[in-house]
This record gives sequence, C-alpha cells and structure tokens, in this order.
Amino acid sequence: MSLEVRTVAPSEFPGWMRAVRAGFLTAGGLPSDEVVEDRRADVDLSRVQGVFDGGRCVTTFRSFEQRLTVVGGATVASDAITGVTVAPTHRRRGLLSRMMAADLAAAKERGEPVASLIAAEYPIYGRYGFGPAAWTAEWEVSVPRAGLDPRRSGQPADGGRIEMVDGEDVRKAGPEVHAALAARRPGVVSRGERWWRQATGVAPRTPQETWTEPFYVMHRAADGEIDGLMIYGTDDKWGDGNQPQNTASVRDMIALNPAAERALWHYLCSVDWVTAVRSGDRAPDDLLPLLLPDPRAARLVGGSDFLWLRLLDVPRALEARTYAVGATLVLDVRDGAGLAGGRFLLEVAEDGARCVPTTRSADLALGVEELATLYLGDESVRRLADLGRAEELRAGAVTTADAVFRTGRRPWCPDVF
Ligand SMILES: CC(=O)SCCNC(=O)CCNC(=O)[C@H](O)C(C)(C)COP(=O)(O)OP(=O)(O)OC[C@H]1O[C@@H](n2cnc3c(N)ncnc32)[C@H](O)[C@@H]1OP(=O)(O)O
Repeated sequence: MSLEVRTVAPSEFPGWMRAVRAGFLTAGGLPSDEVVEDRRADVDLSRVQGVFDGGRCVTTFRSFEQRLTVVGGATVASDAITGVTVAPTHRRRGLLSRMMAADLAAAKERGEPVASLIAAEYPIYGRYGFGPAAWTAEWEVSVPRAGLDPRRSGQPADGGRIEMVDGEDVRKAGPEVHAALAARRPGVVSRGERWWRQATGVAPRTPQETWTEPFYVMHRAADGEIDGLMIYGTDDKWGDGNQPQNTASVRDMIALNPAAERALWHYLCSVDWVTAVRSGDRAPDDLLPLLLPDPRAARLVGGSDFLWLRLLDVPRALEARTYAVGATLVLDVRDGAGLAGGRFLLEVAEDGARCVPTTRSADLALGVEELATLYLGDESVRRLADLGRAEELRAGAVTTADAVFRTGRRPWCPDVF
C-alpha cells in the first residue's frame, strides 16, 4: 500500500516528536507530556507533515514563518524548514522529496519569497534548489598567547561596563538586543520567546538533555544602553602542577558595535583560571582574531556552510536587499522545480532596486541554488563561473555581478533552528 504524506493531528504529535528524536539519534521513546505541551504551544500543526505506517510515524517535516534579515537590514518572510527526518526503515524511496515539494508549493502559495534551513549534511538540499548562503567559523583562543595585559580588569577602559546578570535579566533584555542585531546583520533569523527560555534553562527538558546553568554578562555603553550580551559556560580542568586550565565556551554572543564586541571578548579572556576561550559559531569574518594583540592566539577550530536558502520569488527577494553599486543586469535563473525560474531584469539605482521579468537577452545564467548562495553577499560570482555553475553571456557581466551582489562584511546566522 502506498504511504500518504499528510498533516499531523494533535493526538499524533507525541509520536511525531518521537520520530524526530529517533531520526536525529537523540533518544528513543516518547517525550514527557510536559515537553510535548511546551513544544506544541509554538507549533502550527497545519505546517507539520508526517507519514504513518501501521500507525507509527516514520517521517517528519515542519515549517514555520521566520523573518530573515537581508543585505541592507530589511527582513523577508522565510519558510523555515526544520525537523526533517525519515526513519531508517523508510529511507531512499522519495519520502523527503514528497514532503519538500508539498511544503515549498505551500510557501510559494503563501507568497514567502524564500525558504531557509540548516542542513544536517551538505548533499541533501541542493537538489531542491537550496544553496549555502551563510557560513560559520569557530575559534579557540589561547589566552596566555593572546598578548593581553594580565594586570587589566575585565572592564573596558572606554566608559562602557560589563555586568554579570541572571537568566531572568537575559529573558527581559535579550529580545530587544537581538532585534537590534537583526536590523543590521544579514543572515540573522528571528528568535521566538522559547529560544530565550531554552537558553536560560526554564523550558522543559527531556532527561537526555543535560543542561548546566551558564554565566550571563551584558555590556552597557557609556550612555547606559545595553549593546551586548554573552552567555557562556566553563569546564573544570586542572593541570598536573595544580594550575587551573579552564575553557570558557560561548553559547551566545551578541554585540551591536565593535566596542561592545571588543569589551566582551576581552572580558572573557580576563576571567581568572580561564586559559582557553571557545567562540562558538561566529561569522567567518568575525572581528575576534583581530581584537587580540596576537591574532594567531585565535586558532580556527571549525567552519562550515550553515544557513541554506531557496528563492521562491526572485523579484521580491532581490528587491528586498540593497546593493553596493548601481547597475543593470539580466539574469537567466534556472529552476528545475519550476517554482522561481525565469529571466529577470535587475536595475539597481540609488533609490533602491527593481526586479521584473524580462525578454531582454541575458547577461548571466545560473541555477536558483547559485542565486541563493549569492543572495546575502557571501559568494563570488567569479568563483561560481570558474566552477561552471554560472555562465557569463555578456562580457564583463561576472565582474559587474560581483560588484553588485558582494558585501563588505559576510552574513551570519547565529541560530540553529
Ligand atoms: C532541515 C533539517 O531538518 S536537516 C536534517 C535532515 N535529516 C537528517 O539528516 C536525519 C537523518 N537522515 C534522514 O532522516 C533521511 O536520510 C533524509 C531525511 C535526509 C532523506 O530522506 P529520504 O526519504 O531518504 O530522501 P529521499 O528518498 O526523498 O531522497 C531524495 C534524494 O536525495 C538523496 N539523499 C537523501 N538523503 C541523502 C543524504 N543524507 N546524502 C546524500 N543524498 C541523500 C537520495 O539519494 C535521493 O537522490 P535521487 O533523487 O538522486 O534518487
């Protein structure tokens, strides 16, 4: 009997959650009523898909509306996809493809110009028109090598102030600080209030989710405004000679300006006993290494593609962002799924960008997934052309497109969703 992809009834939601946990190898068994209830409260079941075989949920897929910050600081509605699993017993028979097709068609119907996800593995989502649009990097700072004066205090010398606070303070002030970040950093995605409850330990947890209360600090600028916050944990390690060798690991760090960023990193590198600082996932062009007297003290310990995007409405997506220079480009966008392809005239002027379907001859041809990798300014058109993934149809178009699309700072998505 063929299996049906369908939405999930409220009574089936615990079994659906069990399937997510099994797919992600988190834990077997049903989650507790408390965990189910908390999760259920911010899940729109009309956007939760599953396949049931003999009454057991064997595939999962969920989407929700997210705001994504694009270049220039505007946000667009994104169809955020999460919780994608197919049970090992039901893999490689097209069930993910069916759920994805249904979700993207619904998002297109709702008028969301992009879809977004964090890819568990690189090879999965390109076939559906997604491309990596923002990458991450992680550093480990060797504090003794950083060249910072060990006699300095944890406080900045410019009139700003670092304060240790509690989870409750972070739940109160965090959303506004995050909103200010979202207004300036392409790649940032909206955070619901549940994110703050989880980060501060007050959301219900399963017994498998171990959690230790972290430390919370905020940075206030000289005028008293909170313009930075950091959540970090520490381990407990002592060397053979009875020397403390603790590592401080950042769980979340928002800085709204370079002064706050400098103050927060220097603070963490000033904490007695801490000899190593793990940055957590940052933008690949994060200021961190260069905020240290010896940047080589920050060793790159991780980095990969992170936020993947899929354009569903090319004109609306391209009109939403800003561009570095004025130019006119005709893009031939290929989309095997027939959702967003076509030939588009992009005209960028001082007063904004206009993008419309056109019959003019194209300057550049590329796939919808390549356009996604260019969308937030993180990829080079020249590199895609060298790989044969973008085709220059008018001499000079690649150079023009690079000048138009690229940005001075790279996008960054701080959140797994
Ligand atoms: C946004 C997120 O939630 S990311 C999390 C993704 N989930 C996981 O990684 C959990 C473990 N993996 C799984 O649950 C499943 O393997 C899934 C969901 C990744 C794929 O589900 P399936 O139903 O097997 O995928 P489906 O049969 O529709 O495959 C479609 C195509 O993708 C390919 N594909 C699927 N998964 C993978 C993979 N992990 N690596 C490479 N190719 C893959 C298939 O081979 C198939 O290729 P084809 O069209 O050329 O034949």
